[in-house]
Amino acid sequence: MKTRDILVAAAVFSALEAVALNAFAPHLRPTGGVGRMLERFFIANIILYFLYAILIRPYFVSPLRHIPGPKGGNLVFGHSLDVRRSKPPGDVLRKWMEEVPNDGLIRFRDAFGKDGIMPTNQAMLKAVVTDNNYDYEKQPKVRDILRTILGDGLILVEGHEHKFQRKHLLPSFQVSVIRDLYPTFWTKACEMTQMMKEDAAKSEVEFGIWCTRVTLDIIGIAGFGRDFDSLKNPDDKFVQDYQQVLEPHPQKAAFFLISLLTSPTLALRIPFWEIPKELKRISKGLYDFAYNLSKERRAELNDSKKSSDEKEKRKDILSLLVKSNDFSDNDLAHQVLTMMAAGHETTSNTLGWCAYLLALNPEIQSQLRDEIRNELPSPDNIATETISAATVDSMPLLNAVCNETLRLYPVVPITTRDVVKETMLGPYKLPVGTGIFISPWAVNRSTEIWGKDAMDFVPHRWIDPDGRVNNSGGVTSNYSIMTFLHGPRSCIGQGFARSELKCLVAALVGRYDIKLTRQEDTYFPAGLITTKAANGMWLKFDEVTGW
Ligand code: HEM
Repeated sequence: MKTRDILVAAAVFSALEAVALNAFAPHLRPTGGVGRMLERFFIANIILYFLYAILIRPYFVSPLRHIPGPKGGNLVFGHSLDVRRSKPPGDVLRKWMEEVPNDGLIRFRDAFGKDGIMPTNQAMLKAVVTDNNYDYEKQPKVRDILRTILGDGLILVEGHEHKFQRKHLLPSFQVSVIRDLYPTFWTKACEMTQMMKEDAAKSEVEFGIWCTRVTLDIIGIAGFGRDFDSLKNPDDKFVQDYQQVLEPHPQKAAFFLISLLTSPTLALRIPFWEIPKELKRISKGLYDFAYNLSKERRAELNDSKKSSDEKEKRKDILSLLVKSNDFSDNDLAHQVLTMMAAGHETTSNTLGWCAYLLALNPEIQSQLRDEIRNELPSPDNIATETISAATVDSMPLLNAVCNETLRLYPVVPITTRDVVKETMLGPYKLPVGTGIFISPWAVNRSTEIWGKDAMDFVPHRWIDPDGRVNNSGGVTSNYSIMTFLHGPRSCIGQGFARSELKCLVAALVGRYDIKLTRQEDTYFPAGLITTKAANGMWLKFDEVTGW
């Protein structure tokens, strides 16, 4: 039940109880008038509701109480603290998947007695994310918090608005559009490897910074036709603000938690705290930037002085959206914000994990380097030679390494939904308000699905015995890998991200030998919505000449 509904119900019951008391037992009326009486009933009703929600409903009333789940849990917060404090995020859910015998669903107690359901097999995952997708929505509070940075674009809208936006955005992500972007991905990847040469002399480098810069530049060009040039201008205010807002920090986690427990509007008004102030400032700056960019692009594409050839050349996502005439400048600004946030930090962190996994597996790294050097031109020849999608997509080990990284390190380790319309999931009727936890981290690492080596880096599972690329990883169902989800709310940028990642890994590994510089257990993911290396991605890069 929503907080507002609880308060309204408690108020209505208080009024009815007051009327009943007045009518049937006036001698029991407390002194202090009607106000005092209502106040007492109201507090008593709230307490009774919480006692019911925490002590009775989950154990004796919930229609989902027979679904197997983990033992223990806090009386008030249920298992929610375990889930939210899990290190790495999603790992507690993975352990439950391994340890709790189940038929495709696991139930646990979320905070204040709310049911939390985790689908664990392909049929249940498919039912949630594909078949009955619109019976589930992201929690309004989570959406409100994210809206500050992501805008009101595709990720956060629901229902009809989502269907409309998705339909009109899809053409910008079709295969032919992505294929044309490979040279852009490659150019920026080569620029990064060139710029890193100075760093290669250092004993270790925080590679995450390079990943963020290169992916920000790529989404700038491919997404909006604007080169942020953050590889060359890392001190740019816009670039710095963006990096700052996405950087995990305990105070930001606290802000997120307070927003969830109260409301984001309230949390943003907390006085004497820098975090809400900074968030508001950055969010306004980002919106202004996105709005002006959208307006300028529309003006440019409507400018009769510009030749149709010039307009035709503009193939970035924003220009395609302007040309479609389906969005106002304000709508476009929200889509720009969404694409910018969803479209760079995710790929950036995946690139970091790929470098880490290759550093851990030097033999595979060296085989991959051979494949890259055999198939692709050196980044030093960028002025004269580029690459093609056909070549990159047919390189077995490159594709396998990227697929295996995406399996082991899904940068969205958990995503949650609430049931908004009573719906069937397997044999169970889920009441409105039931929480759903989909965990790409848990599914992608499940030994039941992936076998005994589920937790190991085994790129060869993505290569067929005849040496060709396969995109199944040797398992039978799409729902065995949930990195980009599936269905109507799957990642629209999946093709973009995969292609970008391959180009970046190719240029990087072709040019550098990558080594770990710290204890293996210091590298682990952390973060609230998307994850990145908790202590930074510290690596050593040695230039490998002769390419
Ligand atoms: C490795 C990189 C990426 C990963 C792992 C990833 C993962 C995901 C996941 C799991 C979702 C679903 C989130 C949810 O519903 O809770 C999602 C949605 C989305 N992603 Fe990605 N993403 C990546 C890259 C990108 C890129 C490059 C773009 C854009 C250029 C993008 C744009 C979006 C958008 C717009 C949505 C919302 C789709 C919808 O709700 O219809 N993502 N992504």
